[in-house]
Amino acid sequence: MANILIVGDGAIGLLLSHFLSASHNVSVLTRKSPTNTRFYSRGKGTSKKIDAQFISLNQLNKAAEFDVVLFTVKAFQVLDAFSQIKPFLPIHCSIVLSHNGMGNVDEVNSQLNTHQALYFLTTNIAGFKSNQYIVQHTGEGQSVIGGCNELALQNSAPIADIFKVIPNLTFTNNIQQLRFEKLLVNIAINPLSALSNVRNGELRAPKYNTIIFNALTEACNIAKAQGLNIPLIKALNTAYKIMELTANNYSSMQQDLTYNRETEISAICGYISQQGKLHNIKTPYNDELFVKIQAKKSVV
Ligand SMILES: NC(=O)C1=CN([C@@H]2O[C@H](COP(=O)(O)OP(=O)(O)OC[C@H]3O[C@@H](n4cnc5c(N)ncnc54)[C@H](OP(=O)(O)O)[C@@H]3O)[C@@H](O)[C@H]2O)C=CC1
Ligand SMILES: CC(C)(CO)C(=O)C(=O)O
Repeated sequence: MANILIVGDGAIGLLLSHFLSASHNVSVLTRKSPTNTRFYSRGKGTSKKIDAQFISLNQLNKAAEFDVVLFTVKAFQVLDAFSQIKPFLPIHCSIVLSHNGMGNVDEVNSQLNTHQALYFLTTNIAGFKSNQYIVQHTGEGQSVIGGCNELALQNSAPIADIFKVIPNLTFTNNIQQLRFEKLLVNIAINPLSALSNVRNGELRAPKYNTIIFNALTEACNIAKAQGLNIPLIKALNTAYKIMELTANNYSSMQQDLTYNRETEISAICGYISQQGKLHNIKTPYNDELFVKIQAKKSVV
C-alpha cells in the first residue's frame, strides 16, 4: 500500500482519488473546507464516499512520507502548486503530472533531486463536478503514464504497480508522443467549440474543415521539428473520431469560457505558436485561435 498525495480536488483529482484509494492510502490537497466528504457517482448507480483524507496546505506535514505526489490541477496551475508542495516532497518520491496541453515538465524536472522520479499521465477518463463535493464519472477511456526523467525511465515498475488500479492504464516509453497526440485532439476541438459555443460533434460540419486542417497541419509540422512522427492524416482521423465519440459533450474550453474561468489555451494553441517561433515555422491558424480565445475571455 502506497502513500499518495493528490494535489487538486477537481474532477480528475476526485476520479483518480476514488480509484487509487481502493488500494492505497490517499490524501487529497484542497483549497476548500478540508473537512467535507467527497463522493464519486456514476450513471444511475448510488454515490460512493471517496475513501481519502482531504487536507489543506497548513495540514501538510513535513514528515509525511508520500511515495507519490500526483498533480491534477490545470496546466496553468501546475508551477504554483508545485512551489507550494516542494518543501514537503520526500527525498525519495515519485511526482506525476496530469493535465491537458503541453509545458511544465522541464520546469518541474529542473527542481527535482536525482532520487525523485517524474512521470506524466495522460487520461481520457472524463468527468465533471455536479457540485463542489460530487464528481460524476461520465467517460471511459485509456490512460497512459510514462517517465519524463532518467530515474523514471529506468524504473517504471513501482509506479505501474501502484497505478494499476486506474482503469485501462498502460505504460509508454514515449510519453512526449502521447502528449502531442492528445494536444492535436485538443487543438482541433477545444478552441473552435468554445468560440462557436457548440458541442464537440457539431465541429464535423464542413464549415470547420479548413481551419481544423490548417491548425493540425501547423501542429504536425511542429511535432516533426521535435523529432516526433505524427502524420497529418492520423491526426485528422483521431480528431474526427473523438468528435464522434464525444459528440454530445461540451469541451473543457467551452465550459471554461461559459463559466468565465481561465482556459488552457496557452498550453494548447499557445504552445504551438511558441514552438513555431523557436523552430522558425509559421503558425497563423494557431496564433489566431489563441488570440481569439484570449480576447473572448476578456469580454465575458
Ligand atoms: N475533467 C475531465 O474530464 C478531463 C480533464 N483533463 C485535464 O485534467 C486537468 C484537470 O482537469 P479538471 O479536474 O477537470 O479541472 P478542475 O479545474 O476541475 O480541477 C483542478 C482543481 O485543482 C485545484 N487546485 C488548483 N491549484 C491548486 C493548488 N495550488 N492547491 C490545491 N488545489 C489546487 C482547483 O481548486 P479550486 O477549485 O479551489 O480552484 C481545482 O479543484 C486539466 O488539465 C484538464 O484539461 C483531462 C481529461 C479529462
Ligand atoms: C477530448 C476532449 C476534447 C473532450 O471534450 C477534451 O479533452 C476536452 O474537452 O478538454
